[in-house]
Amino acid sequence: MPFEFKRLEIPDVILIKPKVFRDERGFFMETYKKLDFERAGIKGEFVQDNHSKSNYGVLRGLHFQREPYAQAKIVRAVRGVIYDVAVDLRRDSPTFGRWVGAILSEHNKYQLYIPRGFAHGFLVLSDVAEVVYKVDNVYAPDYEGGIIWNDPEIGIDWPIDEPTVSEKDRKWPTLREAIEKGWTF
Ligand SMILES: Cc1cn([C@H]2C[C@H](O)[C@@H](COP(=O)(O)OP(=O)(O)O[C@H]3O[C@@H](C)C(=O)[C@@H](O)[C@H]3O)O2)c(=O)[nH]c1=O
Repeated sequence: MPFEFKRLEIPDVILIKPKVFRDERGFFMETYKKLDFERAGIKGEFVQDNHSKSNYGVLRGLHFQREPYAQAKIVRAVRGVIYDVAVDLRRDSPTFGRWVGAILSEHNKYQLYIPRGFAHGFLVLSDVAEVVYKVDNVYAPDYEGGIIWNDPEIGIDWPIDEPTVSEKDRKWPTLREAIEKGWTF
């Protein structure tokens, strides 16, 4: 099997470690294989690929799309190093409101699978990072949602205290405020 799949503390979030073939030319690896991923529990049909570049200290998140445009994501860093985080927003989940994080880098080549029903964000720990991710539903700006990155009740242990956050991302509510507004995830 060209991949190792490791379920994290929130077991529906899966860390994917590829088999990397190195030789004098460089390396080769498979990054996605529908059948192997499905056997590991990653069942979506991935219909869109995204690529972003960010500088050191940039934090993007915490984002999700509301139903019927919820998205599962498979995230990797093709350049640089990021701390990638998933927050469980599934109201009926025993881990509702909890988070998990993993370092994804051009060096470890790990990917993180984040199911639908989660908020996602990442923080750049290298000078520059380029992040590539597959999503299993199309972009739907009218269905965008977010939770503030430093929600004290979620308590994500971000490795940088004062990240650079977009104006839009500074305005998201806390999870508690989002629930009070009647948001569904
Ligand atoms: C996400 C997205 C954005 N865009 C456009 C909208 C906007 O003009 C520009 C930048 O969008 P944003 O500021 O939302 O980009 P960004 O902050 O990078 O948003 C992303 O953050 C990470 C953490 C995720 O999990 C993604 O799902 C997505 O929400 O790109 C698309 O055309 N398609 C897309 O799928």
